[in-house]
Order: sequence, then C-alpha cells, then structure tokens
Amino acid sequence: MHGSQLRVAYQGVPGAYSEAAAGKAYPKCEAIPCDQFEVAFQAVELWIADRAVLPVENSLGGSIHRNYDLLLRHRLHIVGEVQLPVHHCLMALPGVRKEYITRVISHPQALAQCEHTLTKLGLQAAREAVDDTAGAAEYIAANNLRDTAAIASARAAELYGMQILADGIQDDCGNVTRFVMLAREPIIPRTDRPFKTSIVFAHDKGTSVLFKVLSAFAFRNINLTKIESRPHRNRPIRLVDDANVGTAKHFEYLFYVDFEASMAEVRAQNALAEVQEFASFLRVLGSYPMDMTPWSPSGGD
Ligand SMILES: O=C(O)C(=O)C[C@]1(C(=O)O)C=C[C@@H](O)C=C1
Repeated sequence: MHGSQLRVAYQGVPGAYSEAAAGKAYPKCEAIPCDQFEVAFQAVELWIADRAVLPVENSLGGSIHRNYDLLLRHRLHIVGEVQLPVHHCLMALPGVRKEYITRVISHPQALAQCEHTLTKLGLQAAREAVDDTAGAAEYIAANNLRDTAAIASARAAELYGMQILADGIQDDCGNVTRFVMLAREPIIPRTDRPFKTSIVFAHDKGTSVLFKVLSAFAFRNINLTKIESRPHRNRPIRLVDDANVGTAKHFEYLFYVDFEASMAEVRAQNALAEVQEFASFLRVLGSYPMDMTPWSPSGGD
C-alpha cells in the first residue's frame, strides 16, 4: 500500500506536481519521469513501470481533456485517485527583478490557474505554454534566460536554483488537482470504505437518453461527482434527414461519469445494467478508493 519498490511513471521532470502526486499516492515509490503522458501510459503497458499517475482535472482550470481521450485510447485501469493542493510560485534566475520579465512560461493548466494574479502583479509579460511546470524552471536555468519567469512548485525552484519572486500565485488558495493512478490490472472493488467508479459511455439514439442514463444513478441514490463530454472520434457526426427541412448534423459525444459507489455494490451493478440498455458503448474505467484526505488548502507543493 505504501508503494515501496513500486515504479510510478509521471509526465514531467522532478519537481512537477505529478511527481508529488505519485509520492502522495505511493509514499515510497520510485517516480519515473516521462516527457509525454503517452510515454507514461506506454511505460506501464511495457512493464517498465507499475503505475502511471495522470492529472485529470483542476478546481480552477477544469478538465484536462487530452487525458480523458488517452484513458479511452489505452486499456489501463484506474486503481486510485489523489487530490493534491497546488501551490504555485513565480520564479526567475537569482538577481532577476520582476520588471525585467517579458515572458512567463509554464504548463497551460498552471498559466490558467494563475491568470488573474499574473495580471494583478502588473507583469507586462507574454504567457507561453510548455509541457510541464518544473520543466519550465529547468529550461530557464539551462539556457540562462534572464527575461523569462516560470510558474512551478517551490521544490522545482530549489531543484533548479531559481529564486521565488512571488509565492502562492494561484487565483484561489484552495487550488486542487485531481490525479488518477493507472495499472495494467483492475483492483478488486470493496465495500468497507468509500469507493468511486469511473465509466465512459456513448448513448444510443432516442429521446432524453442522457436524462434516462443519469436517472439510473439518481433512483438508486448514487451521487455523481463528475460528468464530462468529449467528441466521439469514431463517429463524430450523425446526420438526421428530414425531407421537408433538410439535414441536421448532430455532433456525437462520449460521456465520462464518476459516481460515488463501488462496483462491489448491487446498486452500482444494477445502475450499470440500466445504463447498458441506453448505451451503444460502455466501459468501466475503474472502481477505486476515494481520496478522503482531510482538507488543508495550504498543504501540498
Ligand atoms: O506540470 C506539472 O507540474 C504537472 O504535473 C501537470 C499539471 C496538470 O496537468 O494539470 C499538474 C498539476 C497542476 O494542475 C499543473 C500542471
């Protein structure tokens, strides 16, 4: 459970929040940096790593859509989640003053989470997206860029010899990113602690089908914690012909739903049996213990 000897792949370089998430989920693990999320998935598929840790949503920046698409494209299973308080710092090379900064670089999520604060700080700087927060700090240090600042964790500042110009620059102090942990095999769902289940489905043709699907959970008092829609890339458009008025083009969606129940519970099994009736496609991405860590907005990195 503490993850000793577990190899956990994450996207980014040391000091990235995903590395901190790996450490929170599996305190004694060996965290393996990967330059892309796709590589982290492959590391697990090829037995180079035992788990991958994947950010899926942030309380300020919203869903990380690409990672939802990756969950579907690969056959890994969600075996856990962690919610990590994300505390951002603005950093530059030692001696650089705020007035010299013409560019701020970071992961797009981090830029989005600090948008208002960056404006309030009065920086006349262009924002530029890079692959990960700590990688932004590393890049500035490696290239001795004296006109560029990064948004990253305090640990990244320490690792890459950067000086913190402003601390806690996320637009809300309760900034939290939710990560899921992925493995080759699912875990056996239990009922002795709170579990969450994540599914993805496409609904069939018909009237109010999404309403019918979601009521399968409501009637059983199963709480939904998240719903996300993404383009159905195998069948993106459905044409509906009407001889009188022409052809309507309906976009087709995949729906990702998280609900608070374990697949070991009969009510969850019955709800999914009902969903199946209205779905052209249904996959359980995982049934896993919920992160019940007590709330501390100032904690984390
Ligand atoms: O760049 C990093 O440090 C990451 O771990 C990625 C990531 C993300 O994808 O949302 C993780 C947490 C923060 O929300 C910002 C960036």
